[in-house]
Amino acid sequence: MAGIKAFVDSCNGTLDSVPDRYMMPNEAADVSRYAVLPIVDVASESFERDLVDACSKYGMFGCISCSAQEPRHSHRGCDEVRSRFLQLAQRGQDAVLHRGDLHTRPLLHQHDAFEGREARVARPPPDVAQGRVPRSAPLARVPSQRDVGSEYARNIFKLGKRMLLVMSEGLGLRSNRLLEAFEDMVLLTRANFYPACPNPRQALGMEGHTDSGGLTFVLQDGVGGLQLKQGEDWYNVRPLEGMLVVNMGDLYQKLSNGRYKSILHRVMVNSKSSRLSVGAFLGPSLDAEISPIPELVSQESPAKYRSRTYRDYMHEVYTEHFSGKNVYVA
Ligand SMILES: O=C(O)CCC(=O)C(=O)O
Ligand SMILES: [Fe+2]
Repeated sequence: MAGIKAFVDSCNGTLDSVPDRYMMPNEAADVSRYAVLPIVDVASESFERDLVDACSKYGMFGCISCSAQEPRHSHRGCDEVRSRFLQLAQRGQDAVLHRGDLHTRPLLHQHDAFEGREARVARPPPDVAQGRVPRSAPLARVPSQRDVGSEYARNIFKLGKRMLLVMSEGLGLRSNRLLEAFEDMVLLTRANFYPACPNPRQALGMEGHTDSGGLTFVLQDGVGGLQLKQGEDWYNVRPLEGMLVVNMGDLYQKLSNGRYKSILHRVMVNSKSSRLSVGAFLGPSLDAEISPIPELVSQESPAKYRSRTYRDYMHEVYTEHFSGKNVYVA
């Protein structure tokens, strides 16, 4: 099935209403509040403290790098990945992974997604296991030159691993505990292309959801549309040049027995311009067993989540429960 971009292109500018299958009425299309997003600077002295704070209290934060020597070090490769994905989007529908198919839902989100090749890292190398942090842990399978955004993927891997060491300590665990929790970590990049929409009140770029995996790094253009939910209200996430939006998936909420929070977010479309975002999802392999880390479970703090494989969890999310918050206290 051709995607939404191919469909919009085929209308040659005559599309003046939302087709039925994309119709997702939303009452709050014109939210004008902006979220106060915590900013974590990877080059700052307070990086560790700020990161743990953001993971425990917010579940989403802006990530920047203000190092004088190496500005935007961890964001290197962003421009490349953005333009490569845009070329893919322009070229047509053969790379389109259709959200409607993915979630086996009758209604379609108003965006197309393009997936980059998975990159993988095996168990942490011995020096990490012994508590020493290597400058850069080797990747078990480095994405090839042809892969979309390979430099970007490598940078995100490094950044993600550095964050996991800090996040472990933030839970009072050994620094390598979260990295050790899985045999394998997998990074999947996915670009989302959201065409301009004739009536933004009748469609959603992406429905409200929490990410199922570990850490998500979102690179977005200047258009905006990402929103997060705090309490009962939705807030816009302001797109800032050089800032990655990082959000916690359900995985670390479960592993941390609820101390780190995943966050509900969605994407609005607008009538003026299309939008491109690239998500890099750092998560476990499908066979990984997901359950609260035993050290964090006690009589005072019993396990809030039942154990199951990541495959089973994803199956539940995509088939039965894909609506709203998908963390179950079960
Ligand atoms: O497009 C965005 O800004 C967010 C995309 C997203 O939430 C996702 O791919 O899970
Ligand atoms: Fe998401």
